[in-house]
Amino acid sequence: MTERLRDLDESALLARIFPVYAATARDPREVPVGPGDDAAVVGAPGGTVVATTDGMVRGRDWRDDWSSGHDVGVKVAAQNVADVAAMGARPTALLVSLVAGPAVAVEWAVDLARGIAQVAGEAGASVVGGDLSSAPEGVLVVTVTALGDLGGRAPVLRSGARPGDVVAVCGSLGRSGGGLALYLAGERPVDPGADAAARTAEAASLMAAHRAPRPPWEAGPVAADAGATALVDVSDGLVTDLGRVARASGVAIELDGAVLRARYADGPLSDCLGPDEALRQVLAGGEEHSLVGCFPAGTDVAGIPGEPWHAIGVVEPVGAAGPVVRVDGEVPDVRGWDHFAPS
Ligand SMILES: Nc1ncnc2c1ncn2[C@@H]1O[C@H](COP(=O)(O)OP(=O)(O)OP(=O)(O)O)[C@@H](O)[C@H]1O
Ligand SMILES: Cc1ncc(C[n+]2csc(CCOP(=O)(O)O)c2C)c(N)n1
Ligand SMILES: [Mg+2]
Repeated sequence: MTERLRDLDESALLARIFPVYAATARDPREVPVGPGDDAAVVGAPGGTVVATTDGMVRGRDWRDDWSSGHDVGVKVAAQNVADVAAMGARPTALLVSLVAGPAVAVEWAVDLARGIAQVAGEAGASVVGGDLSSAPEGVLVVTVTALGDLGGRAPVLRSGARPGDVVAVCGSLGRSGGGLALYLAGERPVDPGADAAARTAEAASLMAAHRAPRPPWEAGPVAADAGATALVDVSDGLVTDLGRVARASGVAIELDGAVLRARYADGPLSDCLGPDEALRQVLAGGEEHSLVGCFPAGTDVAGIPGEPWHAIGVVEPVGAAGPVVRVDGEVPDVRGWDHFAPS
């Protein structure tokens, strides 16, 4: 019989979760006090703390028939780590709040912890604590808070883009949104055996990217060191998130449609979604958590070490139309994600 949260008490649940997070424990000089006390104590070698939080809600941010607890753990941790990276920092510690109805399976909660621990381990952060709260039947909310360290760098803000800067992407575009579109169209991932059709394998890979993204968070500090003037992760869609950079910086941003089609939309994404929907996902698909940066004119973005960066556009002076994002001179007719006005 499935063991449910209502079958044990808080300390028994924590006794199942703590060992999972113990695997992420860092050197005591980095995390002098981990989980178990009233609060954790985390080092800040660079002298400041980068702090961000982002949560996921069952039914709004994932569906149980699509995603496992592990998938949700990977995604909620990854989106927080990407926000730390988008400041030019590396993550040091994560805190996890779990608000759950009594019928949630204990194994789901432990699997969630495993997913979070996986990302924490890969990103070099410790899970240092969190919170448990019960909720009415059916409610399930997971919120992660991430702390990060700039290592003495200046934070890379959304407001630093300047006319002439090169706009470049590190990581994929449109894949998570493409996977979501396939799920919403009723497709289910098929385990791609050796003889599976290429489209079957690609569709499964897009759906996996939607469930459990692996954004290139290591590239955040690297971009800062390469002189990035502005940096953001793609959470709500490329055009929406670059629109935030444009507004904060008081600039316009011009993207190259041919480059976006050739590098990100053509090929597997188009094969799965068709060319128009593929380009729409590249421009507006959310939850990719790839990094988009602006770099001073003349920066050889292809020469930035580590995960590759690809130029997709340029920053221009703001014009009569205001701080807009254009593709080939036109403001594209696409809408990114908005929690209170979902597209
Ligand atoms: N409820 C809130 N109270 C205070 N500040 C908030 C609240 N919600 C968001 N913010 C702040 O507003 C800014 C924008 O938040 P937002 O969640 O859009 O950031 P983001 O980087 O786009 O994250 P996401 O990856 O969730 O899209 C952030 O600085 C955030 O800390
Ligand atoms: C069931 C279901 N329906 C829709 C979506 C799509 N979705 C949810 S949040 C978000 C943007 C990022 O949010 P945030 O800004 O909070 O990080 C997107 C694109 C989903 N994942 N699951
Ligand atoms: Mg962000």
